[in-house]
Amino acid sequence: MSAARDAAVNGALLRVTGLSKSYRGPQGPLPVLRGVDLALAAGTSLALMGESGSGKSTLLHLVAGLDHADSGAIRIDDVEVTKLDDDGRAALRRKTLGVVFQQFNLVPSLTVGDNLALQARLAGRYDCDWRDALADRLGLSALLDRYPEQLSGGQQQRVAVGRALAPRPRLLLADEPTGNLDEATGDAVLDLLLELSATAGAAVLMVTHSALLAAKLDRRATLAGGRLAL
Ligand SMILES: Nc1ncnc2c1ncn2[C@@H]1O[C@H](COP(=O)(O)OP(=O)(O)OP(=O)(O)O)[C@@H](O)[C@H]1O
Repeated sequence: MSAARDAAVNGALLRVTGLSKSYRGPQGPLPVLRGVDLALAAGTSLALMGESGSGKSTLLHLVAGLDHADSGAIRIDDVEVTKLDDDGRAALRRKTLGVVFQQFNLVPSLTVGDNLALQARLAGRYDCDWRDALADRLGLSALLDRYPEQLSGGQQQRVAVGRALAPRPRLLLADEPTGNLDEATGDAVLDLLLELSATAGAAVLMVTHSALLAAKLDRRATLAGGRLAL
């Protein structure tokens, strides 16, 4: 590794080294990740691409601490995610990470306003002005008293983006966040996701199948054969 690249990796917000993961299949272990290395600097964005089944969601889930790796390391700031227990991982997700999935995962019994505030309240970082700014930029200010079922898909995903960014996470993990939306709506939601992540100072790691959407991020990397090519 060159000195410049070494320095960049050491200064990274997210550092993944030698990450491996197999699932148990009927014919024995199914290796999905075979030594993945990845570094992401604070405030930058990376699109994670690769064929269906190449392990993109698996990698994102491991970074989010939602599943356990077989070997390798994941560091976010100076926290070694792979060494945390379940409580530690939950605390990391609350304090440091924002997550947006293809399914909007809003709480149906809470209004848009309360959904927007939920993660920030759980993180102990609720900021009324920032929530209002997010609602305004996401075009949700007139919808704060509605419930998720009263919103369109695009509106629901904008709530999910605002909810994830309300605590000002260091790292936003997004798994095909616009996969459920039509092209024009998805494009607009992604533009907002990137703009507001930059405003919040959040780095973005996003899974997408779309080269057009991936082109909007700072860098692209492709998973193939269990390894990541940058
Ligand atoms: N819980 C599980 N148990 C067993 N196998 C799994 C499990 N989760 C994923 N897999 C398998 O691991 C491989 C990688 O799955 P993953 O969902 O990470 O791929 P992906 O690149 O995100 O795919 P897609 O683009 O289709 O969403 C696939 O072959 C999948 O069938």
